[in-house]
Amino acid sequence: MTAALEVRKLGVEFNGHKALDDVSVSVARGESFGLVGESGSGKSTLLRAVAGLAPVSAGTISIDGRELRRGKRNRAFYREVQMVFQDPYGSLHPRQTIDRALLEPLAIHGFDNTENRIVRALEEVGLGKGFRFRYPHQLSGGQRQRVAIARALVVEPSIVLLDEPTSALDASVQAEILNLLEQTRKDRKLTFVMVSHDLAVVSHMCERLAIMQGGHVVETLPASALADHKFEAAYTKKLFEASEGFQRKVHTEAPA
Ligand SMILES: Nc1ncnc2c1ncn2[C@@H]1O[C@H](COP(=O)(O)OP(=O)(O)OP(=O)(O)O)[C@@H](O)[C@H]1O
Repeated sequence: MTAALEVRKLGVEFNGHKALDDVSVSVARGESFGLVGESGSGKSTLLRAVAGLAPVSAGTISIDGRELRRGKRNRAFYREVQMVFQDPYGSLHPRQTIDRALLEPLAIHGFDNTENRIVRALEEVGLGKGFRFRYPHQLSGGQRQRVAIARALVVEPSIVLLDEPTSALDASVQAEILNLLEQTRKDRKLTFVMVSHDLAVVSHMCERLAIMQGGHVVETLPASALADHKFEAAYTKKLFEASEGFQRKVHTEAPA
């Protein structure tokens, strides 16, 4: 079957520094795929390269079997592929109401019936009509991230690229947003590619993951393999043990 996203032998260079080198990943339609690895390993760069926001120096990227040309993406691409970033405040214009923020992508892509679509989009992410004419600064971090998700989903994409979508939120809100994402993925049969430095989040949300280090994919494995300790790369073992150790520490040190 044709992959929803196929990255082959991808290279990205910033002033001679190889941020990605010979990276290949294949994500099936409807799959939830995670990218994990230490800071600077190239996770965000890979997502940004797919979105046309990083300088690709080698390799190819295909969506549904269609190879993308290097450089800026066209409108049709953004109809199909949307992105949700870590900082929802940064991705929402401070002087635009939520209504405007949702109307803009609908207008760009020529959708009709915008009024209904905006109300439905807000409902889908658990925000009522009352939020429609508020400004971003009148929302909490979690509510802003709900708007960012609504903004991505309102144009009915089939692939959503998520760059640390919950790492700016506190733990309880983080869980709510992850549940919302999981629900929308199921309801809309979306394909997710999610970056996180948090192995627990990725193995909970994703069916398969790629472990990245120093601009390379060191291993691709099903999330279940992590729970069963079935990894091959020494680096994956190290990452897993560090994450387990961290969780144990948090558990034992947390106040009763
Ligand atoms: N715009 C840029 N200009 C120059 N170098 C960059 C740029 N973006 C990323 N890099 C470099 O590319 C490498 C990979 O960065 P990237 O942000 O993809 O890592 P990451 O795995 O997402 O890290 P983190 O978890 O800290 O976000 C790093 O060495 C980084 O310094």
